[in-house]
Amino acid sequence: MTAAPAIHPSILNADVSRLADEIARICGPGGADGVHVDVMDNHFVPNLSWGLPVVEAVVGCTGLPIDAHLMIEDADRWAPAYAEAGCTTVTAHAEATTAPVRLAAELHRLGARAGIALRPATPLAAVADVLGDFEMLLIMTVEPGFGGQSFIESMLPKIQGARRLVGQRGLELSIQIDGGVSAATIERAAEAGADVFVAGSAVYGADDALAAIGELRALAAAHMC
Ligand SMILES: O=C(CO)[C@@H](O)[C@H](O)COP(=O)(O)O
Ligand SMILES: [Fe+2]
Repeated sequence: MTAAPAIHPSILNADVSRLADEIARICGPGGADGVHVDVMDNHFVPNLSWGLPVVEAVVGCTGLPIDAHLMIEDADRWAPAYAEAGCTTVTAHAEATTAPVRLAAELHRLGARAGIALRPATPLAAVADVLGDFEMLLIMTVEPGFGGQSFIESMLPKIQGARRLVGQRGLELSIQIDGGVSAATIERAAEAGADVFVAGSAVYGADDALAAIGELRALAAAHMC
């Protein structure tokens, strides 16, 4: 049995003109376990979001752990600054780092947890040998770049494979999924072995964000392996 599920709302589709209020909306008893901040450079993905100054502002306006998901090229160069900015976890894409073990060590040196992310087309095998250096594996369940897409069901075997690997090797590794997570999909992802769930539109599209988080958490908890 894995630990309790963690729900990390993505602020990508929040109202950015009121970001502090939007973050306050997910805080409170039974609220978010962390804030997921999507950084996009319009090169690694065909979309541009925000960079370090906004992430620093987010770190400054909440006591929740900040989870930076870097969808940027040359993560080896840029990721350490997000650790220095105070992010709790900094996740680089496997496709955007040439030295993942060195990057993880640098993030640790700067006081952050290290995450490694996989696009849907990248197999688990691409990172299997380095997972012991990371605290979190992020399995994308949509093509990175945009919120509001549909969950890619064919990622479930990849999640199952990751959970198997964690068990076989006795790794201390969170398995995060990101993209299309909703009340309709979270149960299958939890059954497959995910334990950290990023949810953007399912939380920020709801009138009552705290209720949406509570529902997701309860569904995941009832189906975690
Ligand atoms: O990294 C990404 C998209 O690239 C995500 O974090 C999305 O922002 C999640 O949004 P929903 O799919 O939950 O609406
Ligand atoms: Fe993300």
